[in-house]
Amino acid sequence: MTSLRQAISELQTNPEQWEAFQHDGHCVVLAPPGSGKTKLLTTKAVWLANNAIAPGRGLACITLTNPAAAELRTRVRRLGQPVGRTVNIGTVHSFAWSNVIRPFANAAGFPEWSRYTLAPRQEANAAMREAIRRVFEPNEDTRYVNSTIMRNRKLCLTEQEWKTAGPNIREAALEYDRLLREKDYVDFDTVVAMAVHLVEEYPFVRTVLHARFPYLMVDEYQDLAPGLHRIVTSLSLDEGNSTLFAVGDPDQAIYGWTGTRPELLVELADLEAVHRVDLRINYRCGAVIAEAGRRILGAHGAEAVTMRGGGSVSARCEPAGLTAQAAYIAGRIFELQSEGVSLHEIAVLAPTNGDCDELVAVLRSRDIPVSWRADAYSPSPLTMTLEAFAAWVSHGREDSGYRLGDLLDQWQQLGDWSALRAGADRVVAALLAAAADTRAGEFVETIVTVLDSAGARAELRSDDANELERMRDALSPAGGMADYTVRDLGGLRLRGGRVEVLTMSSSKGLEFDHVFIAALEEGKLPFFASVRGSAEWTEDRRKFYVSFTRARDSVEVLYSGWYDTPRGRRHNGPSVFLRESGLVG
Ligand SMILES: Nc1ncnc2c1ncn2[C@@H]1O[C@H](COP(=O)(O)OP(=O)(O)OP(=O)(O)O)[C@@H](O)[C@H]1O
Repeated sequence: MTSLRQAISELQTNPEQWEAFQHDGHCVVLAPPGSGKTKLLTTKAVWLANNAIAPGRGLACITLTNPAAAELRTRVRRLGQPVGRTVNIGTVHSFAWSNVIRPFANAAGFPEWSRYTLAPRQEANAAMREAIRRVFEPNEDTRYVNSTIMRNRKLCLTEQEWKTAGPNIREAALEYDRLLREKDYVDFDTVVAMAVHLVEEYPFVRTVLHARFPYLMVDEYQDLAPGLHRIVTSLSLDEGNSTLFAVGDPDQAIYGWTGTRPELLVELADLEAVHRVDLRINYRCGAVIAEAGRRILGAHGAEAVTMRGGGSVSARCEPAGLTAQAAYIAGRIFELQSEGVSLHEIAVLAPTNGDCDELVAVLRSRDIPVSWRADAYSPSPLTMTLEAFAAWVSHGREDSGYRLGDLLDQWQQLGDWSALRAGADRVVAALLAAAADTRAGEFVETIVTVLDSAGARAELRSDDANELERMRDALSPAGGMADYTVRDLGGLRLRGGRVEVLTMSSSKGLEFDHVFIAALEEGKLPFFASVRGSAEWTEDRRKFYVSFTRARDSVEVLYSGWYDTPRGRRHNGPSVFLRESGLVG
């Protein structure tokens, strides 16, 4: 475990990190991959929690995705700080829900808001289909209506802006909202819109939130869509008084489908009230990797400054297709293992879930232990808590890094506290009784029984309840993860002893010694439908950049020059990004 003192003394060796650490007011840190943004944010959070925050108050650390929030929790715990009331870590959506809507909706005159729950995906899809059916004529082309509505909702358009979206689009969006609310459902975008309304329109909401959270810290700020940006700025810069500390990198913005606008981060950094710090040094990537990363970004890639020499980069054509690429990777993994590299320091990345499935099948057929969650279920607060429980059971407190008290806090924050508190004793009993070699499916069913007997399943957020069902299916005797033991399930949290297989998008924020990136075919990346230079095309290039810069020592990229689709084989050659960055001649 790194002590806080040690982490602070490391920051002291880097003048820019130290400047940002010491700055008292609003501060925005812009920096390339591996430059210590997350390290800086978590170290500062723990220092503030112990030195600058009065009892009963706290700081909110927020980020976009559940895995990113889990990474923040892990790093804060490693610094010896429990996560909970003082250092409150979560996604922006959970912040909006738990800290804005639930506590304030009633007092602001919207008692019905606290009754709403998140719509399960099928319900939301059905409501959208019905809304489009009601608003549009049967012979109208409605192919892009759904995606246009979803995108505009995320962008929090004004009524004036909605008018330019096309005929009937706004009407269908309102109908969709109405249909959901008839059943007391909302979706993530409505949650954001409700929270924006409360923090922007009600001064008492900002006053109380400032008292509760004098500091607001945001990681991966480039991933925030405009509504979330408005919540954060309203609580800090505009009218609120909380001090903002935000870190991010516009070149790593890869969630455009969620409505993100990376330029918001740069605009924020350039405000007069904000102190901007640019970090330059990449601590992660060897010099050769950092330099190749810069070439991937093209003209505007800033010069790479690295603390590590060396590193290697190579591109390889396997003309026989993805299976042959996987066979080559398997051979290299054996070589790396024989050189003493631990499996969890190796990552295999690819553009899609389907590519990853194919790679995993080959690696497993060679008896290489692989960590791959597939699209069986997604990391949600509950599924990640269950994986963390399994890690604690199989690896113990020291090796897992999880303390039982922290796990119980995490459990109690999943939903209605009183129901979950009632189940806490039974959870402890179940954890103490479980063994590492038990089938993971049985273990999860035991915890589900506890949830049910405490009456807590009904209190779960519906996205959590959905992911729990998908996890149970995957771990059931007929599911894709039927052979997982508690040790394997815990391993998904620990990354121990297994090669990590991930889609390129989900590699964000992680680091490995050796990274293989497979299936880099033109048409897969960039995606065939995106026009050169368009937002989607540029984002695909950033996705490649993010994947590439996960590596400390080596990156090997693979392609075949063709791939299969349901409509036949496409011979498009290697990804244009390989040619343009000089990786392929
Ligand atoms: N001052 C420092 N001294 C030593 N090591 C450091 C320092 N700052 C960062 N590091 C190390 O560099 C690595 C990258 O740090 P971190 O993950 O915080 O970077 P990041 O900017 O958040 O990366 P990314 O944006 O790519 O996710 C980590 O292993 C971290 O411990």
